[in-house]
Amino acid sequence: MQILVIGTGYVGLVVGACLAETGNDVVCADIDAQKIADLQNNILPIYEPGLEELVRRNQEQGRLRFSTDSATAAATAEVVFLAVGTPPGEDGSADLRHVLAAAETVGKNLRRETVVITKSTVPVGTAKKVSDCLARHARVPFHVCSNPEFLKEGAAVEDFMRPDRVVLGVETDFARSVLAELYAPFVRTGKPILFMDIASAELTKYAANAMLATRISFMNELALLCERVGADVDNVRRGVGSDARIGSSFLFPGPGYGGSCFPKDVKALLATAGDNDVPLRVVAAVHQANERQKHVMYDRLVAALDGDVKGTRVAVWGLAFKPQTDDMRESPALTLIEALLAAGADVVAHDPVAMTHAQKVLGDRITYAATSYDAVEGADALAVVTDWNEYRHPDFERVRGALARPIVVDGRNLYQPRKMEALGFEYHSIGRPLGGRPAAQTVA
Ligand SMILES: NC(=O)c1ccc[n+]([C@@H]2O[C@H](COP(=O)([O-])OP(=O)(O)OC[C@H]3O[C@@H](n4cnc5c(N)ncnc54)[C@H](O)[C@@H]3O)[C@@H](O)[C@H]2O)c1
Ligand SMILES: O=c1ccn([C@@H]2O[C@H](COP(=O)(O)OP(=O)(O)O[C@H]3O[C@H](CO)[C@@H](O)[C@H](O)[C@H]3O)[C@@H](O)[C@H]2O)c(=O)[nH]1
Repeated sequence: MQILVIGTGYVGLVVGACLAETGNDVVCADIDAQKIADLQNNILPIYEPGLEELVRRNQEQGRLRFSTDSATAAATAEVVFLAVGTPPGEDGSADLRHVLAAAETVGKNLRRETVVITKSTVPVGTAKKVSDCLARHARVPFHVCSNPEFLKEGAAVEDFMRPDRVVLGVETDFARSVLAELYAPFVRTGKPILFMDIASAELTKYAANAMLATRISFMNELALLCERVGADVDNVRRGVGSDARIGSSFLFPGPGYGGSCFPKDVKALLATAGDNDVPLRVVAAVHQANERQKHVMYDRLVAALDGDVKGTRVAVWGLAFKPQTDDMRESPALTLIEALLAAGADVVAHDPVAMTHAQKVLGDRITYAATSYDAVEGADALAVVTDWNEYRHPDFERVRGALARPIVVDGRNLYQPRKMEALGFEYHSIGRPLGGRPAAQTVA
């Protein structure tokens, strides 16, 4: 099939590359000329495992092209994906400016019957707005559909190639048969394609993210309670997660959820709820709990450093919002680092892949260490923010020897409290009191 993907970011690039991999003829378009020029030379704007090989192979074999000219590609496309950003507006609602700008370009240039898909995460009612926009300009039939994307960064290619399900909001048989054919290679193991009405498809995306964020906020709050009552959140997590009705994923407490999706989508869902006078009290609490959780590591560091971090040097392991990505959007590391800098601490950070992106946000206000061991040299405390594999089994003797004070605040519960204590560390984690002592933290 002839496919146009508009917006070549995390989602658009993965969608385009994976659809080319299954034999389609794909154009990935973007308004960012530098990004397109780089991609034409197989230079990727993001780190995503497996994506570079996919882009290179499909580009070399002529199935994948990159262009700034979505207008020309729209004229020949049978399927158009709108995969541009939907950042939060001032009130938290999704800003549809980019989606509607892309829709206008498509509408003005369609020359054949085309299926136009909102791939971006968009509030209920957006397909109607896209349809109205197309109708104002198009002179050929078109079919607007909603096809929310559920990939996770760091596992994006794998998630797109082997989805748990494909959600398709369609209203015409034409669109249904085109999309069933397009997605058939990705559901060969029997995973479902869920056809539904468009409003339900649009809402499903927000419901899924809000549900996952709820699990995380629930466990983060429970972790604080564990500390007060002398329970271990790891045991509680395993205990509840092994109930098949609950399941074990997305129950890991941490420094608060981040990334470009959960924080934004929870707020956008609340905005939709507000617009429709349906209070989503649970979802509102999920957001509030997360805002608070993002300060837990800072509070813990302050307490461990005798109540004041001014003049101290803090090593931070992990800058990206999760492992296997260089995405810094809404990373809990940023909240921690900003708080430390505001309180007069020096920060020396390490991340296996995100330091270039981090530098664009934090500039030279912090020091970037070439290795994780360089970061801890002479530091008064180590804060572990991202659960990269390489931080899971460090040479603890070397870390302790390098630190000026052997304080470790572990926001991801990577290490065993008793082992850390035996190694001579003052160790704080999330929801796991040490030897019966309450963790050094304050609960607001
Ligand atoms: N990042 C994820 O993991 C993820 C997963 C599922 C869904 N989503 C959703 O997908 C959408 C895209 O997210 P992303 O992370 O890929 O964003 P992104 O910011 O990485 O990429 C968006 C791209 O769209 C381009 N763009 C903006 N306006 C354009 C226009 N008129 N024409 C052509 N290109 C244009 C931008 O230059 C940018 O390169 C969002 O709605 C997001 O919520 C993201
Ligand atoms: O048990 C857990 C699981 C995750 N997280 C945090 O939650 C955030 C989001 O993680 P994850 O969901 O793995 O990454 P994303 O790439 O943001 O993916 C989410 O957001 C995407 C964009 O909408 C969706 O497509 C995905 O299905 C959804 O998982 C990160 O800060 C994680 O550290 C936890 O704190 N505990």
